[in-house]
Amino acid sequence: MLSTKLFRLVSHNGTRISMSTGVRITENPLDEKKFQHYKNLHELEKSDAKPVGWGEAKPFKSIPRPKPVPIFGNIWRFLPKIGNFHGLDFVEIQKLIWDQHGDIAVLEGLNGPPIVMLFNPKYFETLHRNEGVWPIRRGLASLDYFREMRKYTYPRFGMVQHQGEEWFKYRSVVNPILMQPRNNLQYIDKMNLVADELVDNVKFLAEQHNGEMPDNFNNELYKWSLESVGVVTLDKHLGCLKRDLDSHSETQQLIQSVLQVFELTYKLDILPSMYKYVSTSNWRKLVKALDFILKTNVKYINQTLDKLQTKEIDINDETSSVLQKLLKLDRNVAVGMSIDMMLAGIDTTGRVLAAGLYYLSKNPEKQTQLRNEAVALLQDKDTPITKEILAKASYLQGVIKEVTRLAPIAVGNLRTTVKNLIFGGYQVPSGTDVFTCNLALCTSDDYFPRAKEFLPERWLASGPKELSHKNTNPFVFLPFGFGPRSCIGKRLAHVELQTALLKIIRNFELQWPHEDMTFTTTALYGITQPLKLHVKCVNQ
Ligand code: HEM
Repeated sequence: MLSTKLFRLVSHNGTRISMSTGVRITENPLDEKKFQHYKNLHELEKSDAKPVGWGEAKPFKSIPRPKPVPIFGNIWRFLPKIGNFHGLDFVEIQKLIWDQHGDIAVLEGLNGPPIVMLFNPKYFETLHRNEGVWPIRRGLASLDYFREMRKYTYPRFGMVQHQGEEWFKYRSVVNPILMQPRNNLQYIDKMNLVADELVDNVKFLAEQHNGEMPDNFNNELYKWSLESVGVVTLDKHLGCLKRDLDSHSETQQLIQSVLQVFELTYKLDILPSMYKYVSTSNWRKLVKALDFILKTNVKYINQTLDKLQTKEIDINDETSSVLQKLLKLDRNVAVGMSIDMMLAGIDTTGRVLAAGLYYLSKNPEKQTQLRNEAVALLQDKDTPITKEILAKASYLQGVIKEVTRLAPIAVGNLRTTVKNLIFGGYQVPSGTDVFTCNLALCTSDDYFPRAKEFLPERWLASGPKELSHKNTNPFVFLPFGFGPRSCIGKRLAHVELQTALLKIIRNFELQWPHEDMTFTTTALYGITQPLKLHVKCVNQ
């Protein structure tokens, strides 16, 4: 059952419900003039005009592509024995298409509409430079269905899913709060506490398992990312990293629900599924998981509202949390954003930390360089990390960039074009889905020298010139996307990752005595096997 307090937050028609906090709360703080300005720009950009050279460009239907067959489209390619995509990961499929068809190809006859796939940074640039002020990134259909089902209870569910005007209004409220480095660095003390708990748990697990991390260590990293997001969005230490966490506890259920959402949306939206016609068991599981996340978030937000009402916390305080700042502006956005941050901020950061620990354990020399930096900056193993320390940790920045080059969570970026465009001499009409295959290019020697190797120094101003990222078109490496639609949690993710990586490397030596890890694409990209790191405590 949903909390009855929920209805203090949002009414059925989405209008504001007054509360006696003594605080001015506006439903839509967006300046009308600013909104009209962007709306006009958007209308202007959405033109049917044909770009220069359109007449000479080849028609859309002549873009090279894996040929679909009647009825089965290209699905047959995934079948054993006959299909050339069988057993391949999505990134391997992209590389095959690139090899066979060149820098532009169409993938059609699968679950959704045709997708134009691009393999050239100049085309990426054309796409992003023409995406407009309200870029469209088609969301997952299953989440759209859910949003429709719950629209009266949660009118602002899912920024990721919104488009156009609705998206802009939502994002304009959140941008000044989440995209401000100052607001994210404000969490550094809390991030230190969360990272310390993770370090304690790694030490404990190493003692328990003869120095090897157990099979479920990946789960420990998800607990870390949920705890980190929780302190920001819910003003709450959820206690995810407590060692005796009961498998039926609310926190563990929250972690499982978030992970399930990713697994289920992949099954429902990317693999063939009948859920749009009949209520399948995966669809019912998705609704249950999302309802659980919503219910839990609303419960904690109501607790913050209670504190505001009793003046236990002051909403006008400069150092108030992201949740408090959002509540001050628009309560529906606060609810929606807390859920978005939970859906978008747990699996993502958890996966990148896992990949980072893997690459450091595989590359002892680079690990030593990072440790030297950590020892120079942190006098003791438990010295708290400050924003001044982070500003000096240049090798750490290089490590994070290199990890997101080799193991980004999104293998590319998706946009629906808002005008007619030409790529590589082919016409691509407005309204077409276009995907930039960034990871394929990031791991190609054509774009990064010794592209398969983990070389953080390529990102450093002091690094070898021949390796420098500056020789590469900047549109190749976009792990957080591009433009107004780029990741809103980017700065927060950086603070989380920097704090955890620096603390772990200051405390432990990591080794990887196993076969190379494989990475695969589901809804997100990342490691697939248990992260059974070998861990030794650092002496000094
Ligand atoms: C290392 C961790 C992360 C990576 C690599 C990452 C990457 C991305 C990417 C590639 C996009 C799509 C951007 C585009 O289409 O241009 C995105 C969108 C988004 N991310 Fe992240 N993300 C991370 C962490 C986070 C965190 C911690 C949060 C929440 C606090 C978050 C919230 C979002 C949201 C809400 C969107 C949708 C933005 C919109 O549609 O306007 N992400 N992220």
